[in-house]
Amino acid sequence: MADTPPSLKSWKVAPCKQSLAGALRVPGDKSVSHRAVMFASLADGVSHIRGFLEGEDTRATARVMQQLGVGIDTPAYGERRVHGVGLNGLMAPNAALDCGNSGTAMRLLSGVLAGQSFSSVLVGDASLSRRPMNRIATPLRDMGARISLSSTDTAPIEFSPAGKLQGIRYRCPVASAQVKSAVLLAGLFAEGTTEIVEPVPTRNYTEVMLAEMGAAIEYGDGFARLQGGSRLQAMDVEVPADFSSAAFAIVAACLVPGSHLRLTAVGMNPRRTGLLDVLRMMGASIDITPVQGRTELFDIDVQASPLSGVDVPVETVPDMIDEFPILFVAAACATGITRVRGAAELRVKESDRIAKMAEGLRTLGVRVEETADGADIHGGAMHGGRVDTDGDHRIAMAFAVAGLLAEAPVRIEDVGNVETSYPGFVADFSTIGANIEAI
Ligand SMILES: O=C(O)C1=C[C@@H](OP(=O)(O)O)[C@@H](O)[C@H](O)C1
Ligand SMILES: C=C(OP(=O)(O)O)C(=O)O
Repeated sequence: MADTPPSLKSWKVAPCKQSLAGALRVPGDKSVSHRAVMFASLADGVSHIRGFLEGEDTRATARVMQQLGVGIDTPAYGERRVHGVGLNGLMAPNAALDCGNSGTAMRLLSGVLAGQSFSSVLVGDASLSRRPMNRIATPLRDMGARISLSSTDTAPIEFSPAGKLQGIRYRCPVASAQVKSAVLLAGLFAEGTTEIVEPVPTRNYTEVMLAEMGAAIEYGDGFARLQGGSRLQAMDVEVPADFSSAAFAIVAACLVPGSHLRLTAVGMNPRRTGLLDVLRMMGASIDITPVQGRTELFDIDVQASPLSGVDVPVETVPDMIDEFPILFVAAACATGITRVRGAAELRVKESDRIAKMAEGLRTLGVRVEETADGADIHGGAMHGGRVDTDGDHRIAMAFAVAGLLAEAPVRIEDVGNVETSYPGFVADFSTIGANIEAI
């Protein structure tokens, strides 16, 4: 029998009758996995990646690099050996390049393809084909790239050969690590210096990894400057566990009475961990311990405790941009009102995350008032019900946690895309004591 199409997969989540307990190592960091396989492809020499996220998003990036002529082996699950072709070694693809559901893949690859002497086309699924791409096309065109988008400024993105790109100084209007990374990657293929200034600092994996691979790059909070033509050296990468995946179990352990959970070997880039600050403001009990001998990895211990609503500081929003669906669930289970503002970017993710969370929580009996750039979430009891995810992985996982706290079972529709970022989510949750049934 054929597999159930992802759009038809659903979960039934039973209210949690016992506390959650144990230790979890969640899968590899998605942001790091995308970049590791992409940058290693452009490097001189062979790079070995361990802890690679075996998710649909990061596999799409690896597949695209293979279509561009890069040899990538899979010695074991979660490992890749990448035979870098050097800065000027990519080859013209003979078909469209499919980024699936991944905004990171599409926007970062755009930076690479803008600087090539061959034509190419990036395509994506229905969700990705609705997301704004003018945010990368504008600066890349300013550098001299020839790019055409659909009439709604969305994918497919077509790249035509242009002359040599020119470095620019770009003041980015949105706080987006994807836009910053696209411009920097194009800068590798440009003449002169490419400089980017951000409205608010965002995750800096691109800067850190390019520097580690030998690129001539300077960076600090909210700015980066790269010398065109910088060659990259192959590098071995150990991908940490993904904080954004860990976030679901962290919030579940805060909320299910009596729980104590440890999330191990998690990457803690300070531009990713805003959720911890907000949960602590709400009264969460969370301890962080460095992993011995691995300064960049941390174990996170969470103990259940009552939470109170807060005003999420606007300056924290970019540091927790992917964690709002699960924060909305924490807010629904807290006493009082949690206010989110300055988060309009949530409306252009895999789904309109403000609208989908508000809709689903209301279905479960929670009072939510939407604003253009956020919401007021009123804590209170949740009853059971049936919620839709619009195919958004983080909405699906957030409502799985809500289901543990609801008074009756919660059915979650269209959960197949959880495979994009967190393969093994259901199995991980069952090892800590949750009951999520795939139906
Ligand atoms: O650079 C990255 O790896 C990412 C950046 C963020 O997107 P934006 O740059 O659109 O904020 C984030 O939402 C996404 O999950 C991953
Ligand atoms: C927004 C996300 O990813 P992307 O932009 O890569 O699709 C996410 O994983 O929540």
